[in-house]
Amino acid sequence: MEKLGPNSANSSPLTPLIFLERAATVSGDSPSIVYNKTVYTWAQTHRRCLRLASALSGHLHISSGDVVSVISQNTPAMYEMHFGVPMSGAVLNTINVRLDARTISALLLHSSARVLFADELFLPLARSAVSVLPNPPLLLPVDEPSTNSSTYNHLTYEFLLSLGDPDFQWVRPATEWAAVVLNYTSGTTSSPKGVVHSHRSVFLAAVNSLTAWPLPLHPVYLWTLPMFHANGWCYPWAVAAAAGTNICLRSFDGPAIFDAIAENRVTHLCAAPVVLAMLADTDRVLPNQVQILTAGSPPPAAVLRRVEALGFVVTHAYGLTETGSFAVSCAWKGDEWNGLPEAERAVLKSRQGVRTAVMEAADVVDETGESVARDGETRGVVVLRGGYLMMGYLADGEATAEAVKGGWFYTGDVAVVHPDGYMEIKDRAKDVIISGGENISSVEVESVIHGHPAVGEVAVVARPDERWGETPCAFVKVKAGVKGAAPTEAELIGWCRERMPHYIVPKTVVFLPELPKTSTGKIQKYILKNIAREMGPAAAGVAPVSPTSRI
Ligand SMILES: Nc1ncnc2c1ncn2[C@@H]1O[C@H](COP(=O)(O)OP(=O)(O)OP(=O)(O)O)[C@@H](O)[C@H]1O
Repeated sequence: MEKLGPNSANSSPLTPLIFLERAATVSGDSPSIVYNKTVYTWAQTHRRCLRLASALSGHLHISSGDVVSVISQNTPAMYEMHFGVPMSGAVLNTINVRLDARTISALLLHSSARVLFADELFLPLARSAVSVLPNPPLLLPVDEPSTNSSTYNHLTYEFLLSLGDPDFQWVRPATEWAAVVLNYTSGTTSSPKGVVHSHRSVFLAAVNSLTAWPLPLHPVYLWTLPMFHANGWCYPWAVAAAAGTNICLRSFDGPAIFDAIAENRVTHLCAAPVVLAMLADTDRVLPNQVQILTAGSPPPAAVLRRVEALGFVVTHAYGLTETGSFAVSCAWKGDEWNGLPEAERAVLKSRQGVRTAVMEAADVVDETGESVARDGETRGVVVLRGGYLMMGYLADGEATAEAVKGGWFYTGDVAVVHPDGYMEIKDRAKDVIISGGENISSVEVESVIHGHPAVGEVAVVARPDERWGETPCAFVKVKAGVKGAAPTEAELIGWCRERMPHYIVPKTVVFLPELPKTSTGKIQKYILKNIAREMGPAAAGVAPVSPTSRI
């Protein structure tokens, strides 16, 4: 048997691009994308992607390894680029539309992008970003399709497509380790890092996205998660593999999501917890059952409970830009857990869970690298190992070496493992509050405050403290439409004192009309930390009870 192994038939490079042609063959006449009044079929999407790949290589002379960037919301063109750009051999780099021109310039410079596609809404931003670059990428506006090709009087996305060959022989990767996407992290804790994934890792991540939150054949998938964020957790490719329908929206709020569900009979959607909070705040009736996958930040149990009460079925998962798809999920033990009271089910579901079937290993380790005790209390760092982890950070060997060591990828997230083997994230290492020498989990404090009926959003960060070094400071957005007087600082502190050890009770509560967020709805705690720091040290007079006298 030792003579057997890879051969010319069994070792073609893994790539997610092969899903498209199959969808066009199997479901050529079925809708691939619905966007306002525009509907494409899989046969049309296939041809448009081949045209894009052909025009990029034939007309713009893009070759393997070149970076092609795009700044756009969830439009058909954005979806097509997930296939068409790498089918030319290029590396797709999606850029967050909420970044400012200076940051976009820095990313374009860092990635050496050759082309920048900019949706017409973001053209002024893109122009200003490229204007300061010594070797700017070619800037191409992404316009809406037109039936009259004479309207294309300058090089635009649609004009470029009209030049391309729909029978183009797309550029297959020479190796599955060839780069396919470059994604910058959210910049929640520091400057964004350029994460590079290979065809192999995205193929595996897409298979993971298909199986760990099972997508049946022909799902109707609503895009609320931006594709520019970690390629929408690899769902552009996964939905093609399932020959589903992509419902594209540029922007939305709670009622708009309900409208889109009703109009299109949506079956699946991915959403950050902040979107769940939006849904929980509406008083609409769900017309049909919808599966939601939530990840990106810890979903408070109170929000999970409210959303499930509306009829949504929520799966909770955990991942990073570095994993493409999610790596860990709260695999639901139906028979065992379905009969539990609603509140208990929500608490179980707010745990991040166990590795998915495609991720090889996930653990929580202490500073010596040993697994922490499975006691639900001992904290350590989440580490991951598996085929869909990134290749590394672009041009940042130091950060890559810091993150990947000893056979593990170090996530920087702090967690415990419960006796049943399910992990629960307590914080990001950078967000842990150290008060009087004790570590306080900001996530734990947030989940209690979230239970208050008037609280819409909350984030807890460290505020310098004269006596304890740091104490928790809560930033709260009051829920829209709350009846009666808004809660006061004293009321929320009292709420916490009844429900948590006194030393972790926030000493300060600040009410804000909005909490600062990244484009994916993550609260930017570093901004709040700066505000808390500028507030100066909390006075020693009203010190919380010391950790040694917990209640
Ligand atoms: N289900 C979840 N529960 C708790 N935290 C989560 C969950 N899913 C993701 N996260 C958080 O999101 C992080 C990954 O986010 P992402 O890759 O978008 O970049 P970022 O870490 O927010 O940005 P940066 O690394 O630039 O600060 C994880 O490390 C974790 O802290």
